[in-house]
Amino acid sequence: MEPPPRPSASLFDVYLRLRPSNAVGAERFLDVEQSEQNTPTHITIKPPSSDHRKRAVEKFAFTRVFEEDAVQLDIFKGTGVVPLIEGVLGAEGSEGRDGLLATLGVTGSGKSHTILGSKTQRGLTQMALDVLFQSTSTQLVRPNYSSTALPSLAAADVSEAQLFAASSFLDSIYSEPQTERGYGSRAQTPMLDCSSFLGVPSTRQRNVPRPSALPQMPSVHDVIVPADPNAEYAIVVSMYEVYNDRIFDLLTGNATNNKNGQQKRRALLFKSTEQSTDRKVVAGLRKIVCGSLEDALMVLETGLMERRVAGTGSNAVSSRSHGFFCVEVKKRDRTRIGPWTGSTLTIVDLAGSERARHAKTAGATLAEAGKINESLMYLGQCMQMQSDNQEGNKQNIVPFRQCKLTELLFSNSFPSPSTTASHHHNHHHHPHRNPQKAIMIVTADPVGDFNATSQILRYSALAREVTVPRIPSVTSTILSGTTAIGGKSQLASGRNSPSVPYEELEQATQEIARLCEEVDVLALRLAEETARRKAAEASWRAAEEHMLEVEQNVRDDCFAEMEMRIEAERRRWKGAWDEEADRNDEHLDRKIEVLVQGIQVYEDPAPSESERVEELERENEALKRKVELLEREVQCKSPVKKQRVLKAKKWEVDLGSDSP
Ligand SMILES: Nc1ncnc2c1ncn2[C@@H]1O[C@H](COP(=O)(O)OP(=O)(O)OP(=O)(O)O)[C@@H](O)[C@H]1O
Repeated sequence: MEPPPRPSASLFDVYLRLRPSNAVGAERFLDVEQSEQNTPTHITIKPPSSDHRKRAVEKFAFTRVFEEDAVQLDIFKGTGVVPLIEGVLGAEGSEGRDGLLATLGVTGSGKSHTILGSKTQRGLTQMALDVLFQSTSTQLVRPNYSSTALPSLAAADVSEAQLFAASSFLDSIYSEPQTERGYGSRAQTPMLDCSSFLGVPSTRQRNVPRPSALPQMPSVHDVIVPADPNAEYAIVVSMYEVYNDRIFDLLTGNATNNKNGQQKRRALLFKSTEQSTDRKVVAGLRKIVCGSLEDALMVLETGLMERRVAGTGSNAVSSRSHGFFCVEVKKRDRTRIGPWTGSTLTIVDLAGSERARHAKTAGATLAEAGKINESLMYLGQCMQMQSDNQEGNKQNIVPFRQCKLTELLFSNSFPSPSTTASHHHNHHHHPHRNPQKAIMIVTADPVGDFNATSQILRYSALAREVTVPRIPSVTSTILSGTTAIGGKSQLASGRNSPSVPYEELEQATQEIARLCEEVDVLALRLAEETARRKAAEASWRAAEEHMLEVEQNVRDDCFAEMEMRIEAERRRWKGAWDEEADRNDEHLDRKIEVLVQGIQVYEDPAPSESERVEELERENEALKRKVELLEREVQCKSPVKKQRVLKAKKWEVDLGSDSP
């Protein structure tokens, strides 16, 4: 069955696990209230009696609280890990969805115990792996040296990773030095790197973790998660840690191969790659294709060993880095051998927050926040924001860009508009890409460090309220003291019952107590408001940065588009210009042609001799007639007569000219 879609605002279910305490006779500061099934559980914490400031009692809500007697299997079954795995496997015919499981708590509160187990008990990680392999067993790709699935898996990987079959990887890590030849070369492509292992004999000897020596309990054989019957699966494991805000691969083999201490580690980038434009990935990791639970457990142990060795060394037992264990479940249609799709189950063992050794007096103030790891503080801010969003307040921007940890945990849950835009253009994008609701398990020691624990609870709880504590009346204390010392004081005062000054004293002390309470509550509120303000400022800064980024992108886009248009326009204009010029040239050519044709001079043929004589005779004749007419004109005297004569002459001339 497909898991229900994630409500838009809520990203986490937050569970609280209380660990049994070693401290004998220590005072318990945390109480769990009984709650209805499927409703949040409330806890209250009150400062230990040694705390003289009589601070307010705080109440927190968690999705569910597991008390000290809860065992590993209770946590596995009670925190929704099984549905999370089901979501990662994906329903029949559809892709799986990413899942996140993380633990948060004060150092020593039981995070690693919960997530990774102990020498005798398996943790949630091993149980989750067991269920995954159990569910996919008959449909699982089991890569070996000559596996054909490996190249196709490597080709489908979008994170510039180097893929290895588990057997190749483990051989290279644990085999004797002379057989390590292929391992040192860092090849250009995953496929080449895989092939570099071909022929490496299996002679594991050094520090090999033996799966049989690892805890087998609790068993999860009764946990059945249905797999897609038409799918072929591949399980790919990778591990990295975030230390000092930098990401380091935990499967490089440095810890086991390098006997003289640590090699210089190369930090990896969390970025969008060429093939993954819609979401960020940790680029360049080593990824191990595991064909069995044993393979996966050995790889896990190898990574954990590297985490221990590569750690700061300042605290041998405490996890000083945030450990990420990623199980990618790749899936493809096995009948049509379709393309590989994948979803990832990420399990995070967060670094322990610093024990507030010197915070005995300061109480729940920001000074305490300064004592815990900065990235956890940012994580707390993000969680508070998202739980505020969940409560139906206006949607705040979760400031996840402040550090690598929050970026890794949140950035793919809140895709930026630019990546959302590319989503629409990305053929590989599917609506299932958005992750499932994550599981956060907060671990706490109810008799441990009050200040550090209350800080963590404040950050992580789904909801919180502050109630004013009942402070014992100072007067009653005085009175009881008076009673205790018997008649002495009564004698001294000379009174048997409370008198006026006593009442005044009672009122004054009540007033003082009330004011103290108020001060405490106000101090707490102030701390809370300051934290909120800081978070809001961080969110504002993140939004501003984001805005700048968007603005820059828009500017770049506009500029590029403008350049493109100008270029197109220029080309168009140039074309038109050339065309026009061609046309003009042609026109001109034609005109010249026409002109050249028109300018041809017409010459009459030369007249013959006889024609010339004839013409001259005719001319002569006409001239003679003209002379006659002129003579007659001279002879006419009277103007009237003259006019008549002229008319007659004209008539004669006309007649004469008509005659040949
Ligand atoms: N629920 C539990 N039941 C039994 N033992 C526990 C439990 N929780 C923690 N412990 C034990 O307490 C010790 C410290 O626990 P763990 O190492 O898990 O703490 P942590 O929170 O991971 O600390 P750090 O942040 O320093 O890594 C371990 O020896 C572990 O076995």
